[in-house]
Amino acid sequence: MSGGAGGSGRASAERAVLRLARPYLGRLVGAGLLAAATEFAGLALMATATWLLMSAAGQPPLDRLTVAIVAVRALAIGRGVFRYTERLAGHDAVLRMITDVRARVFATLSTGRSATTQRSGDALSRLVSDVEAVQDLLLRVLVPGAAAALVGVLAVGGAALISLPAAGVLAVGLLLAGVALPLLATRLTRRSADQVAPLRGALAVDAIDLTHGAADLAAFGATGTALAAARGRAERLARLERRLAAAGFAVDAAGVLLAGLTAGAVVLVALRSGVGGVLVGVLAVGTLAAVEIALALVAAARQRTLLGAGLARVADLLTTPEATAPTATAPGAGGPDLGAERTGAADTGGATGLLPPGPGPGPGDAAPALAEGPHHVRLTGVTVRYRADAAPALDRLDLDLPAGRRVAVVGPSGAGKSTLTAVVTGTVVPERGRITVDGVDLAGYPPEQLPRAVGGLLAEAYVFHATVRENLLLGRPGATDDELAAATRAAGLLDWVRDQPHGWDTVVGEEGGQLSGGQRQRLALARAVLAAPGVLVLDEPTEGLDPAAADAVLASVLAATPAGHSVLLISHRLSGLADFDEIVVLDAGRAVQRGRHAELAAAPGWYREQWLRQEAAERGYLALAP
Ligand SMILES: Nc1ncnc2c1ncn2[C@@H]1O[C@H](COP(=O)(O)OP(=O)(O)OP(=O)(O)O)[C@@H](O)[C@H]1O
Repeated sequence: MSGGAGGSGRASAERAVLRLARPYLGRLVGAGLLAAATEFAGLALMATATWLLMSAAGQPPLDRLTVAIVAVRALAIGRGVFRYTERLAGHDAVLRMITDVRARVFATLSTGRSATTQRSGDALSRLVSDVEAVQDLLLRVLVPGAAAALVGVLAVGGAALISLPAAGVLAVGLLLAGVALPLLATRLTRRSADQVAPLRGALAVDAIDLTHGAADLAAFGATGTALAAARGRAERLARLERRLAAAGFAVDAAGVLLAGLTAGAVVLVALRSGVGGVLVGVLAVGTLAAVEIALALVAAARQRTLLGAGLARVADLLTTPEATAPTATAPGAGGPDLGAERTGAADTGGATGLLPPGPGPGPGDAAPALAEGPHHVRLTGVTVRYRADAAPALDRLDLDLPAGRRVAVVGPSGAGKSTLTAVVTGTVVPERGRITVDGVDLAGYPPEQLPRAVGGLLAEAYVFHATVRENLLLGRPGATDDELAAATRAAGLLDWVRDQPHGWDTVVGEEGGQLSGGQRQRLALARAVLAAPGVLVLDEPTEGLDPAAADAVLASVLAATPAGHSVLLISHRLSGLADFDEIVVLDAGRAVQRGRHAELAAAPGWYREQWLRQEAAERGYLALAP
């Protein structure tokens, strides 16, 4: 990741972000000109009003003042109109651009391609506050900065019409206010500002850990330590922010002093060069107004310093290579289903709206499109290693999954089963070997199309703080009520939904917190069944269900899978596998046994041992069950 500290890193991050502004350049330039017009109207208003007041004191005939009176009114009204249209144009351009940036950042997060986004707090802060840094860079740095520079030049030009030496003094004052002071402000605040953004990110992660992990922290008696660490970070952040504020006030005070000194110097020089009294007054007030406008560059510079780290983090995501090293799916991204459209179903009771589709930078426009329906997935010699010095999580694995075939993968904990699902869904890129879908390299497909072809229920499926209907529609936007009912019935959740007062519109709570563990699992499973990808991946689909329910649910889910669709089941339970075409036993990433259930249950090895052990345990469980 490009660090936020270095000037060149900062500049390249800004360039990466600003490249996205190109389509809106016209609107942004328009907003900049309107901002300049606003400031210039303010400056001209002060100068004209001063001329009017001072001239009126000499009681000249009214017709000599008419133009100035009209000009004052026009400038006052014009300034308001310019300000309004500038805000409208600037925000319009920036909000359009921000939508693009958010979509891209989200696309990168949801495809799990960024190796640096493993934490949900971090991902959340990137999607929200870091992306706002892009908005601030344009609206609070570039547009006002450019406007102030332009008005400064115009002010010096205007002063030169009255007195050249006075214009020279004004130019020096403006350079000090608009260049030297901003540089000083940047120098004074950079070090603290570089520490503020990571600290804020750490506090966002603390907040999530302390709330989501509260029960576990309490269970291990670690609440006090975790709170103390978070408090320590919060206090450090407060100290830094106080320091930043103090430096800011000192620079602001220097700015006010500079405005007064410049105005005084302009008056002296103008008087010496014989400028008349009224015009000296105009120069003095105009100078005060012009320096104040130039001081906006101090605020812009300060803002720019604060934005550095956030911009670097966004740029890091925007420039993440398509697929490089093995990466885990970003937690909370909810797996591939999140490409679904916002459903707009009934009131979610304060629930999060589900996320919009991200355009997802595909590997190339020429990539083949993945149609709905059956697909043929094949793995040849696939090796995955999470770290260079670690043993492979998958070791030269071959797997053939033609249309309609059902393969179960079993094996001890850590054998590589979930890694296999990550590989076939494209979230982990193997170090060696090939994965093809219909004969074409998996990496050749646009990432946003893959979930429709290869997907389903992945490890730790996420249930959103939304209604049952919205959670389900994520799998297949636009599904009918009958389809919802069929998928929910297959997962054994339909009776529960029908018993709820709000039925499909029942809000399930944050992370499905208002459901039991089994209901949450069934809801996630129903979503996978509804999605009906051509290759249905089921990673421990019956986790958390009792043995009898597990067998029934697995059977009904398999029965609900459309003909021709293949199934890749990851399971630690060995019952219900009798009808599978192939069972692969993984151990340390290698396929150590392959065959159908009857063959494996008869042959000596891990499968037979495990099968006998589970049979005995479940017979005991069933005997004890009421
Ligand atoms: N994101 C990761 N980073 C580093 N190592 C990982 C990561 N995910 C898995 N591993 C390692 O890869 C190996 C295979 O893990 P994997 O989760 O695929 O096993 P599994 O068979 O699904 O295990 P379980 O049945 O316990 O879920 C393990 O040794 C694990 O420690």
